[in-house]
Amino acid sequence: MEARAQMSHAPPLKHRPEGTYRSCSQSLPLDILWLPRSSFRPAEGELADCVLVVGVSRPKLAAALLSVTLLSLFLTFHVLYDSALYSIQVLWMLTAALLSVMLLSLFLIFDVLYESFFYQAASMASAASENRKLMQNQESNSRTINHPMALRKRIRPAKQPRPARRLPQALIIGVRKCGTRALLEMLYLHPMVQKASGEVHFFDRDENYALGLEWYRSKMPLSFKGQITIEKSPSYFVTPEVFYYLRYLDIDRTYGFYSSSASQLRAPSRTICSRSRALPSAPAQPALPGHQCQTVPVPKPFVYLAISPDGSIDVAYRPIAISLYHAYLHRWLEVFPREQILVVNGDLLIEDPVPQLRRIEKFLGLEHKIGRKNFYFNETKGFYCLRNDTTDKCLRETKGRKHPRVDPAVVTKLRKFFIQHNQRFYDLVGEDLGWPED
Ligand SMILES: Nc1ncnc2c1ncn2[C@@H]1O[C@H](COP(=O)(O)OS(=O)(=O)O)[C@@H](OP(=O)(O)O)[C@H]1O
Repeated sequence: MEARAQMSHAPPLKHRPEGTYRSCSQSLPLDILWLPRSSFRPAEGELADCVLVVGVSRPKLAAALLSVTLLSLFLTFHVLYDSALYSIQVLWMLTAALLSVMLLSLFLIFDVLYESFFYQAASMASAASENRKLMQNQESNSRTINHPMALRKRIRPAKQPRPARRLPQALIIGVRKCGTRALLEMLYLHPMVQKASGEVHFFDRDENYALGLEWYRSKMPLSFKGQITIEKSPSYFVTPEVFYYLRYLDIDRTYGFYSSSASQLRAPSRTICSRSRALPSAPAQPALPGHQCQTVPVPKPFVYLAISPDGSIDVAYRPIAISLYHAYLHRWLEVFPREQILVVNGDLLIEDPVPQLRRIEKFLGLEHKIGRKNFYFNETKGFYCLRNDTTDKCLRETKGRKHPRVDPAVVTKLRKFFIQHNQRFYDLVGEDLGWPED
């Protein structure tokens, strides 16, 4: 992660306060320009700190050189005529000198034109670039002052950066139903992040793993060098085979981890999903007038799934089992150093995404880009929705659903049960996540 390029924290040029070269310029008849000293070194220059630059713009330089060429041509013919007429030896030498001046001027004219041409070609190429995000980044890193007088290095036509499919450098490994999709979509607001669109399940499904790394890579989005590719498959967190596979892989091991106490109390909605598949022969609901008859399974109430007849919590019930985070995290910690795993509290991400995203940007070595401007609270949905320069977007209706009411006594019982398990988890991560205890 340290090897990842560090980006400048200076504001992009277009957002800088007044005080660029314009505020330094003097209205003089000559081509004289005062540039801020900061334009000659990395961003942190005092804006009042100016440097005098005297120069000639490219068109004027070309015109001056052309005049010298024409004058030399005229003089050459004149001298040649005189030397032929009077056979004076010294005039031949003068002719040679004039010819040299003319050739030099011609050479300089071509050089100036060549440079202008390629400068324009490079600008056009970058304007037409498909990679909007990368361009934003390049713009923010740019220190170029766009003025014909500004000193520029000779710019050859920029080699267009080539996108490629890259293996992920960060994974969101879980926990299911804790906002993993929300987190991935939020991170994707960052111009240096690319996301795999679906859950790839490479490390947790044998049939996918057997297809090999190239298959895994083919499932990744196109990205530019320096961008981070992220994939989320929440079942990685709980699948033991993941460790077997990850241990022998030679990929950049920088992994994100996402967790929340909420999965424990969101279990009812999950139950409804799984029961609808588990009980295909459940009794059908009466058809609504004007609607096609559908088989709608009646879910078993959550309380009967989570609590055994003897009153104990049923740890074999999957939503309960996967909420024993310490049981899985300790396996991850056997493979990855603690500092390669970031624990994000899903409840906090729901309440206020920006501070959590700041932490994640820092963890991934990214410049802070995602801010309040990228979110608005949707009262109807009851969640934050996402916004960038072009679109507004809420997560689909399958995310952020209305949950059935659970008897408060059951909630209290579950919370009590989880106190010791959460504590073991806090001990492992070295942080108290403050999940409710009653
Ligand atoms: N901004 C925003 N909008 C909508 N939903 C949000 C958001 N942030 C977090 N969440 C919570 O994400 C829960 C779904 O979690 P996952 O995406 O991890 O589900 S899944 O495991 O991939 O099926 C989803 O759970 P449900 O409420 O049960 O649908 C939400 O509680």
